[in-house]
Amino acid sequence: MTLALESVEVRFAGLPTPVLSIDRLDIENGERIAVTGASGSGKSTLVNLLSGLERLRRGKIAWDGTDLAGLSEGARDRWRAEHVGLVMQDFHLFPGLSAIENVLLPARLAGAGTRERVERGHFLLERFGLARPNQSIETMSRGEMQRVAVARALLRKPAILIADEPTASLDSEAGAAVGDLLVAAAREENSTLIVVSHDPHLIERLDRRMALAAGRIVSDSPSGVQP
Ligand SMILES: Nc1ncnc2c1ncn2[C@@H]1O[C@H](COP(=O)(O)OP(=O)(O)OP(=O)(O)O)[C@@H](O)[C@H]1O
Repeated sequence: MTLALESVEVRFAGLPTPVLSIDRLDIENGERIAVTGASGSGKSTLVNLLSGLERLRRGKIAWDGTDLAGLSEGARDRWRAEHVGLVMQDFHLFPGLSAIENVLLPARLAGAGTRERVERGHFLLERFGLARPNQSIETMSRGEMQRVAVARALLRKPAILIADEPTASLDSEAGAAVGDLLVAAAREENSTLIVVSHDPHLIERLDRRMALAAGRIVSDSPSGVQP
């Protein structure tokens, strides 16, 4: 999906300057972009707006022409379930459920737990080197947990994949495996991939790098990707 963002500003009461202030940001379909910046520079604020998790109060964030600012919270939730795969630093998995149950849960809650989805869930786990789909999530290593989270994000073949520090709580080997999976999956499915990261291994694997400082875009390397 293609993003056209215009005149976005986020302010919080008591803060003299906006925590995010972006005049324009365009991301082409299939681009793979890293968002970097110091702590507090606005990275999570930006990706929470791009995924529709947070409501946009000022500006426009249009994904293939759908402006998230014009959607109610319920409509944003439905839009996100259909179009966005999310991977967070701390996994957001459900203890007490198995790997495959975790992968399928959001789709089931959205009423989309078809047989095809179940097959795809098993396929993704196997492809990510997780041979025991019925293993309880809490017995898995952190690297395995994040691979389950990536499988869950990919289940519905999202056009947009958003990952917020996906490797930050993993050791370098597990982090490299997760980063490789994310990039390979985005390439294969032609998903637009947006990754917030400090991880040099992961950042260097992405085609475009954008840096934020104090809520503003301070550098944005041209993309080499041919969508
Ligand atoms: N609800 C809120 N109320 C007040 N200030 C907020 C709120 N949410 C975020 N902020 C502030 O907005 C700024 C940007 O936060 P954000 O989480 O986007 O930064 P970040 O770049 O993702 O940081 P980190 O790398 O530490 O996660 C920070 O200064 C933060 O304190």
